[in-house]
Amino acid sequence: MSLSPILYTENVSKRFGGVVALDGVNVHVSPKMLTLVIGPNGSGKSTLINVIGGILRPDGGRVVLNGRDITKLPPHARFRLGLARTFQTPQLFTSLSVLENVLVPMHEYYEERVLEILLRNAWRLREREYIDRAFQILRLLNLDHLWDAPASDLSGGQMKLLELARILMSDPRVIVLDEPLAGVNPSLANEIMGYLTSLRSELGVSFLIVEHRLDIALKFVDYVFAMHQGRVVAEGPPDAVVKHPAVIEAYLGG
Ligand SMILES: Nc1ncnc2c1ncn2[C@@H]1O[C@H](COP(=O)(O)OP(=O)(O)OP(=O)(O)O)[C@@H](O)[C@H]1O
Repeated sequence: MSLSPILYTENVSKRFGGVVALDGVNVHVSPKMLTLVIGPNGSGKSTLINVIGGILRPDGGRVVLNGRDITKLPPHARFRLGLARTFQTPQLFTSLSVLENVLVPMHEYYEERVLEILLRNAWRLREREYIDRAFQILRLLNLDHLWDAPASDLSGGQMKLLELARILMSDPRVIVLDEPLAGVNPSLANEIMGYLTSLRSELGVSFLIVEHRLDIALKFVDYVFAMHQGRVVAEGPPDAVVKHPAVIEAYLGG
């Protein structure tokens, strides 16, 4: 395990009735790394990211972000501490433009700060900063040329990128991605993985990715955890993990 992971789970367990979905799971995400969780259907990947995101409370174990135990915090509190996530179906405002979608969370931010709105100059400065940042992020995701298009015009893959752009506006430290390549054509899937690598170097963000498209995802990630029947059965660099006998057995057995 790297010296100081930005996010880790310690001995996390979760049952659903008689089903043991997670059984003493330890995973970690190092700063500025792309970390992938793989495993056959039903191995516990979704349960794990729901525990990490705060949608599910584990029966045992801890989730630690930046040295702080966040196990009992609700999702929005984790978000404020720098842990964000995407969903398989992007959560967008399809009638708004690409740029407006990216700026939505900033408007919510303004509304909380009534005094700033009253101080018009400060507000305008902020707005300028947000728009600059929005374009920086849209450029990194190759969506800047579409800034004025309605979000409904985007392809499925671009919508996933737009959701990611919106999340990036809040400057998270770790983003959990739930199957970012599902339903995306191979060329855009490769592009998406490429964007993630530039985001981690340009913005210093780390990613924890759950993905079934191993042919594509494994080419880009730094570290892999392989799960089977609620446990981590192998971890390490992609090349080593795919050759691990427990991983081959997990997939072939399935
Ligand atoms: N809400 C739930 N109620 C009952 N059982 C559940 C629930 N959620 C998950 N499980 C069970 O927990 C186990 C782990 O499921 P989980 O969805 O985490 O696996 P997964 O690796 O994400 O699978 P997939 O790749 O198919 O999404 C499975 O046996 C599943 O049936």
